[in-house]
Amino acid sequence: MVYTGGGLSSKIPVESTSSSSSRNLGLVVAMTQKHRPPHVLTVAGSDSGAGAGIQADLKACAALGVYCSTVITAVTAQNTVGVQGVNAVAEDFVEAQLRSVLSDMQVDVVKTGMLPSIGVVEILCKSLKEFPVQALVVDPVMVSTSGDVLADSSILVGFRGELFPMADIVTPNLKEASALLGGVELKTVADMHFAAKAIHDLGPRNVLIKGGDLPASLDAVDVFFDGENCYELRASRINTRNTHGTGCTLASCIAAELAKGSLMLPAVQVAKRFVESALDYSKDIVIGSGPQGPLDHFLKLKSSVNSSSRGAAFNPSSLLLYAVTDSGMTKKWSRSMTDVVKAAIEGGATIIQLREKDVETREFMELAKACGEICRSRGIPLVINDRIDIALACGADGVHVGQSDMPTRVARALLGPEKIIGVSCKTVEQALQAWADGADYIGCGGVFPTSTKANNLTIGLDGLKTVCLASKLPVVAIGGIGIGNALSVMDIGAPNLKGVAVVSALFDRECVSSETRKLSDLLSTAK
Ligand SMILES: Cc1ncc(COP(=O)(O)OP(=O)(O)O)c(N)n1
Ligand SMILES: Cc1ncsc1CCOP(=O)(O)O
Ligand SMILES: [Mg+2]
Repeated sequence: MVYTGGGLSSKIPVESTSSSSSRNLGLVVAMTQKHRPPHVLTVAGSDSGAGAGIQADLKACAALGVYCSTVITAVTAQNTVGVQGVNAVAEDFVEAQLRSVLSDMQVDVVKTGMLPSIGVVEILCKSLKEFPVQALVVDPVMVSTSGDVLADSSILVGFRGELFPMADIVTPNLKEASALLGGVELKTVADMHFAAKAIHDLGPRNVLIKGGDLPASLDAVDVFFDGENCYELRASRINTRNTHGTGCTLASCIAAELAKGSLMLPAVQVAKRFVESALDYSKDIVIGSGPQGPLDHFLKLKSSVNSSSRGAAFNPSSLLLYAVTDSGMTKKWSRSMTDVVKAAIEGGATIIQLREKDVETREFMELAKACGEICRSRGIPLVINDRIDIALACGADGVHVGQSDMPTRVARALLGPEKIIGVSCKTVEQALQAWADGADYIGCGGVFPTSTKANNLTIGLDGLKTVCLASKLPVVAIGGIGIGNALSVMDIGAPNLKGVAVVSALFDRECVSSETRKLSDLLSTAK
């Protein structure tokens, strides 16, 4: 046993690592090999109000299905009003906790939050050298959201000198980034680009500057720099008092995704989307009487409770046979929109888009509602072309917008984090922008010439492949596609090409359901 002195920890006995029973080791190893979950170790402070700190980290990791162990660096007395007290855990006891976890458990990723002193930073760096992990996520916590100081200023020396060079990513907010750079003013997105690059020079492999405190704008903008490229990552700004713990949650989500094997940029994207969804779900909860309430991490549980009003998360495999309606064709064959939607689904369409260019708003809304019921009852997502207002009014699953329609990030701000947004793209630049702006998929084309959309530039299979290979989002090909060429499209050799979007080959035909069935059968043979 090891007994430590000082502070809250003084009476807690700790099992010494050297006393691990070698008798049990074989059993433990066998068990961990069979069922070892991804594992994040958080090294952070406790928040008695459970909005931030260790408590937020535990909840975020649990929500993302990742095991989370904890090294507590400080105990804070804290609530929605502010921080009433801080009791730093004795440094040798922080070291003991680190040793206990790292020497025994196979930790994939270490995430740091409140590190109250330079001594703790030094101990952490020493421990990580002794017990290396796959990735280190550093949230350089210095001041709480209520403005209370959580680390003394000497910590900056420890961050710059030792911890940052070991970090895979650091995630400062604007105030922290400013402190790390000697007090430089950061007020604009351009300043954030500068700060990301300057902090990258301190040694971390990636930097995410969180712009939540930028003067009010429609979007919450973060800037991510990986040493080569700077990306602006946008999310809709959610109007709520319940933002306490978002920084800890974001960093823990990044760590959790890395522990699952994700690359850095996708991990950051997933983390941002998680925080945005959690804020949205938590915006009206009332916990405490102070100015900053906690967010609720277990939105998944809530979304299953509310599943009648919210669709399931977007699944890219639903792009396989994407049926796009056309009011001209529907009229030409004297059919109703609801009948063609039913027929397409019966034939195997996996997603429906209502693309109705010449229907009055009132009629479009009624038809969209009726088609929504048909799609919902059959488990098929319904997307509305161009019209965000119609999508909102009829409770559709999402929208599809083109380059001259509502900008993607405005659509995202209006629709919230969970609706599907597809964006038409012909170029790599457009595809990367769609991803950065929060789209879920891109529609790429026209691949072949078509008379369905006038004056539409054709990009061919080569253009499609170029965009697919660069896109970070799943892709559906569109334009002149039908039974005769669908397999040549699917065979271009791009894993993120998930399907074909088709208008005339389904809806300008004698029998919509049998044409859809033929194409569906053909696509099921694609590699
Ligand atoms: C899946 C899919 N991809 C592309 C488009 C084209 O959208 P857009 O460029 O906005 O042109 P219109 O369809 O509005 O004429 C699409 N609708 N669906
Ligand atoms: C909407 C659209 N966007 C690019 S091509 C196109 C039309 C596709 O129609 P079709 O499948 O009849 O060629
Ligand atoms: Mg459009």
